[in-house]
Amino acid sequence: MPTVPVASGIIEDASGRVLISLRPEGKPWPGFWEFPGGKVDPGETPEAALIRELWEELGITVTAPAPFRVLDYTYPERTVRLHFYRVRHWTGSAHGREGQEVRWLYPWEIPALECLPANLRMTAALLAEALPQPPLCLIADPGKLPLPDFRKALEGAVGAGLRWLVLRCKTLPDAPAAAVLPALCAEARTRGVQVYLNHPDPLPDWPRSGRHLTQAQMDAGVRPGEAFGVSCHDAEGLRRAARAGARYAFLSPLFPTRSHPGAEALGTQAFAAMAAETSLPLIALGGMTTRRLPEALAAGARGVAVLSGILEAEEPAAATHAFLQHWNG
Ligand SMILES: Nc1nc2c([nH]c(=O)n2[C@H]2C[C@H](O)[C@@H](COP(=O)(O)OP(=O)(O)OP(=O)(O)O)O2)c(=O)[nH]1
Ligand SMILES: [Mg+2]
Repeated sequence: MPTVPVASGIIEDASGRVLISLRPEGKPWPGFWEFPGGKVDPGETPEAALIRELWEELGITVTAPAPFRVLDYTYPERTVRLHFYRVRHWTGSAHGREGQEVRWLYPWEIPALECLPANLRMTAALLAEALPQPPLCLIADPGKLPLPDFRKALEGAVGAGLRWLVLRCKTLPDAPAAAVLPALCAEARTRGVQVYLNHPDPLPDWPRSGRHLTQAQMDAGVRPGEAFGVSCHDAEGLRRAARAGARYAFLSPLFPTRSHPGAEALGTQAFAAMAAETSLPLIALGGMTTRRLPEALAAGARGVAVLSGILEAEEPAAATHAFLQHWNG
């Protein structure tokens, strides 16, 4: 079966929304959403095909499309080589010129719709771009350490370059902690850290960048009206998190971990299989060490999350630095 070259455009407006369109009856995969585009004609370059298709399908004239990803995907009826471009400059007003429905959506809104399966990874790539950089997340539980030590560990990690914190409290913090933690969140944020709150209550007054939910909270119907991520443990959890509008998912435990000695680790193979089938950027969690970090990324993780490896380290700053070396060199 010859491979069919296809060019499609991720058209992005100034607010970061992208345009998706509904495949009409009479084509393969009717009723599925796609990034507009189509087959490259013989003798045509993918870029020329993109420009032609976006005129034919949307009535816009595109300038300077930027190559984004090339990916092969095998459908039952054919194998396609998809040339995805980022499109930020065009003239004309995009509309379904062939009668098809089009929508402008934020990337995290896309998985609620039925999309072409080849495109899941493109949505994951778009969402991954918005993750804190470097994508090392510290999961910090203030119940694990005396408050002054907790504060010192956090300061050390942030000083070493940490930019992503999930503050995990299983219960309401006691009065001294409740008096201190919101200020810690605020301070971290002024230092460029994205802070996600993982707590049974929404804690509306606490400074934060978003919330982090357990799979159980998500399954119970919690839908924060703000950015959120979810802790997932299997493919079904990932599907539900994606449909619910999550920006990222933790997937755990990748490796055996002391904190959950009974839990069976997923291993890199199962992790990679789930990474290939989800529209969410996956953050690997569980038994993470600096030595294993490259394995996690090779399995499709877009980042890693660490608990005790930093918070309970002799030197949290040095431990953070060691993890960040992977990205900072
Ligand atoms: N346009 C588009 N096609 C995609 C995407 N993802 C993906 O797997 N495909 C697949 C679906 C189809 O098998 C193939 C595109 O073929 P098509 O039938 O839409 O091509 P076309 O627009 O040139 O349509 P036609 O003129 O042949 O009717 O690529 C995507 O995001 N956009
Ligand atoms: Mg098309």
